[in-house]
Amino acid sequence: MFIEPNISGERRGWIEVICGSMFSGKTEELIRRLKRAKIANLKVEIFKPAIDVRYDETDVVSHDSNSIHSTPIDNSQTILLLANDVDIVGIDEAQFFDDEIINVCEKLALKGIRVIVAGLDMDFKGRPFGQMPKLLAIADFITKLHAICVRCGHLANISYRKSAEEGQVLLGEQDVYEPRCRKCYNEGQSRLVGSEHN
Ligand SMILES: Nc1ncnc2c1ncn2[C@@H]1O[C@H](COP(=O)(O)OP(=O)(O)O)[C@@H](O)[C@H]1O
Ligand SMILES: Cc1cn([C@H]2C[C@H](O)[C@@H](COP(=O)(O)O)O2)c(=O)[nH]c1=O
Ligand SMILES: [Zn+2]
Repeated sequence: MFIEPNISGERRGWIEVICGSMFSGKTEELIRRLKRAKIANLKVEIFKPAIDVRYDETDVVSHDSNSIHSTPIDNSQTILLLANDVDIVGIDEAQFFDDEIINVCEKLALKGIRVIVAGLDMDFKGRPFGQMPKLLAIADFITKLHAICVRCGHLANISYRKSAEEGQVLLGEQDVYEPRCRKCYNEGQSRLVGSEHN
């Protein structure tokens, strides 16, 4: 699928987006693609939002402890300054980036760079998260991954928040979130609504 097209010597870039719920394997898939590119001697730069220091200050780390070195940044435009002379740019936790991430990805792709973005498509309420809907719209290739529902074992498409915290951004792991299928998610939500009326 991701073969470098090289028609008449002209390098073309493109945008790949990997999305899904928490624990669906987005970071593992991002790391897998980037490590393969490194094996092919391609120059790779990886960025993550500076707020995401869950496992490591700098590295991108999956829930299964796979990791790759990255640069934490506060502002998506920084990517344009730091991604000089690279073949591939990887971006993790894209849902946390500012609105400019769209233009940044477009500019990189226009420069001939392969851009691989991973992020949550939905927040804990099932709302589209940050700039992810727009990234999915401009993507050339989309991969939607699923975790396993911790309640019933079916495919999970959403991250259920176990705490009563209402803010959209709340960093956490299994302590705060569990991946659930649509049915188990809805049962959990109904229980919450029910308890509000009691
Ligand atoms: N319920 C679950 N379903 C699938 N994988 C899970 C689950 N709970 C823990 N994991 C672990 O999470 C890993 C995926 O981690 P990661 O790539 O960091 O996911 P994401 O970036 O989508 O949150 C899996 O390989 C597995 O080891
Ligand atoms: C659903 C949801 C998640 N978050 C946070 C929780 C984690 O710190 C990250 C997602 O990490 P992952 O690599 O996809 O496992 O996002 C949040 O802030 N708000 C939410 O609604
Ligand atoms: Zn379920």
